[in-house]
Amino acid sequence: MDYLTLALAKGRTANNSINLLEKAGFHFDHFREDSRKLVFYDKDSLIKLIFVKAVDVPTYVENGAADVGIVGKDNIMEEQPDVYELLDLQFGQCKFAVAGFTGTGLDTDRTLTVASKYPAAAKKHFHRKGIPIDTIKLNGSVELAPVIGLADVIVDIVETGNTLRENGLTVLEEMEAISTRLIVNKASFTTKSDSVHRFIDTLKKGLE
Ligand SMILES: Nc1ncnc2c1ncn2[C@@H]1O[C@H](COP(=O)(O)OP(=O)(O)OP(=O)(O)O)[C@@H](O)[C@H]1O
Ligand SMILES: O=P(O)(O)OC[C@H]1O[C@H](OP(=O)(O)OP(=O)(O)O)[C@H](O)[C@@H]1O
Repeated sequence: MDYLTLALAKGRTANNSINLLEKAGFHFDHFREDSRKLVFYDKDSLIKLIFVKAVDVPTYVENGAADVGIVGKDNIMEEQPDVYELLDLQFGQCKFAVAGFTGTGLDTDRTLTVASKYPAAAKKHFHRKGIPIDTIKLNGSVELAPVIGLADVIVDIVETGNTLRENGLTVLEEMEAISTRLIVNKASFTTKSDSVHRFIDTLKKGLE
């Protein structure tokens, strides 16, 4: 039988993902957290694990380079991949929010400038509200944008709120709840149906 390829987001949620996989009973040969290796195998369960940047997981899964993926809802909302989203893995919990200086009006006649790592999600949110915006794509330290005068507001992830507070900013509007999800390539869902379902059922045991 073929291996099922699992694309797993590197970074902040990687430890939780690995813990969940191990709790579910998967064991990857030679896996070490500090390793620079990017591919690991569970030869008993026939899972090939590839570590990729979080933002790239939807691309790997949509194109079938990976059959399944573990990634944050933030990246799914931004990339809008044509995949099935089948499980909420209950970690990496945070929120998408519009943030800025207290009192910044969102319902204004002028076009707001919104800085974000997630410009597509930001556009979609403001479009739904009928508010025109310009977006500026940043790749990190987004909270700097209003402070330095690059943007009126930001759309970003908020967990504890510490980053906002320490930069004198506040949540102006909460958006969606974010957590880590399991996504599945649409073709693999059919052509590798047995392996995909076995993987999902085993993963669910790790969630119990
Ligand atoms: N403060 C946070 N609290 C909880 N979950 C978070 C937080 N920040 C990010 N996440 C979740 O963890 C995922 C990975 O975050 P991480 O910061 O490692 O990735 P990244 O944005 O690709 O990082 P970088 O670009 O700095 O490498 C995010 O996609 C999101 O789902
Ligand atoms: O509400 P908090 O608990 O402070 O968490 C929110 C922060 O976490 C993320 O940043 P990250 O640590 O990924 O750094 P980044 O600036 O490189 O995106 C996010 O972009 C916020 O800046």
